[in-house]
Amino acid sequence: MTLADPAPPPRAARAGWAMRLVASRRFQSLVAATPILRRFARRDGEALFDLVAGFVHSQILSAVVELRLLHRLMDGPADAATLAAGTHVAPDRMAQLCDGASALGLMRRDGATWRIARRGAALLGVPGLEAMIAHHSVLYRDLADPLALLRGGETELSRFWPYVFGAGAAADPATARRYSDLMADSQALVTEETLRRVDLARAGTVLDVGGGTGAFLTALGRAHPGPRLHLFDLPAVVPDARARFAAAGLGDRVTITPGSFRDDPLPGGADTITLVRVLYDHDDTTVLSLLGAVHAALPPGGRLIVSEPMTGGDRPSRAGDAYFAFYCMAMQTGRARSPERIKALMAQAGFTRITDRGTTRPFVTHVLSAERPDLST
Ligand SMILES: C[S@@+](CC[C@H](N)C(=O)[O-])C[C@H]1O[C@@H](n2cnc3c(N)ncnc32)[C@H](O)[C@@H]1O
Repeated sequence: MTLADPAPPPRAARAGWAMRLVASRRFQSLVAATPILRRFARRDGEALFDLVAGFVHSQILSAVVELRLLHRLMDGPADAATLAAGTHVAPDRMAQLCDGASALGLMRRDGATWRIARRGAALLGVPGLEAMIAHHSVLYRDLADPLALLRGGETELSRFWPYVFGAGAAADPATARRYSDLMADSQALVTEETLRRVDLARAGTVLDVGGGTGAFLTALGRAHPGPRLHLFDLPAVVPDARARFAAAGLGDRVTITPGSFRDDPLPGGADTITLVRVLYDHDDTTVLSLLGAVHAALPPGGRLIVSEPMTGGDRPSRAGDAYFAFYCMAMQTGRARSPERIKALMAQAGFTRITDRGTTRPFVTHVLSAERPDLST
């Protein structure tokens, strides 16, 4: 849509009377002039403006991260000239950037200087968040034409993560490493949330399929001394896992099997199999065949744990439906799914006792568990 091509009027006939009222300009003016209603109208107006301006907010965030301003403010307050030094940004523009970041709660203006704010400090404390924000430049370009994205045009993000097209495309170790590092950095919170929701302390052997360079198994091994650990991922990905396990002193508890779940059988011997941030990269056909392979690899009574960000299903959520779903759309190979949808796929693959373990941080992950039925009992 362009300015020369104005939007058609809202389809009032299809909306309920209350929505028709809210969409009316006269009603909005009336509300703005009425003392108590004015507060609600203002809150709605601000929320609407945040939607309108969201893309500017994320670019301010991107500039702040790229220039490492929050790190510099952790050393103490600084003025615009100090922050601008060496950045090729003029001090008055730096002041504007810092004011923008202050409005977003990342910094606080204090006269002619800026200091770190609680939200800015929290951002630095989230492992992998800065790397995630930096790589969003790719998704941002794909979203510049949202209709092209929705219509299925080629995306830059799908070329950024070529491994998802299949094991053959993941042969380049440099690409695999760039991707795996980003995943491993952001794994800490996912692991924390997952281990809070399922008790793996008494597992015999945990096989982590698509386990990347072993960040989840390393955290699991540190948290619980009992389980033996088994990693399965693509041949280009697993080499870095050995060093991670060795550094954590877990070398003698770990087995590593390189392979592709598209082409190779999953190794047997595990009583628990985890799929952490794996399903959303793949279409339903691949997911069903993977869940079938997991079912076949587990003994009767064996457990499947799925942990990944999910959509809200009938109640769409900001993290699931207005972020991860679009991220997956730009990846082009998979899709973010609701817990109900994943549970249905698990049931189709033969699992029972399918349980939603929930989440406290839906923007990090959501956990489900299921069992291969033990037909002898
Ligand atoms: C989104 S990453 C998640 C990595 C890790 N589980 C985590 O949460 O950090 C998906 C993982 O699945 C692996 N993967 C993708 N296709 C695969 C395949 N066909 N066989 C085995 N692993 C695969 C990728 O190499 C990658 O490590």
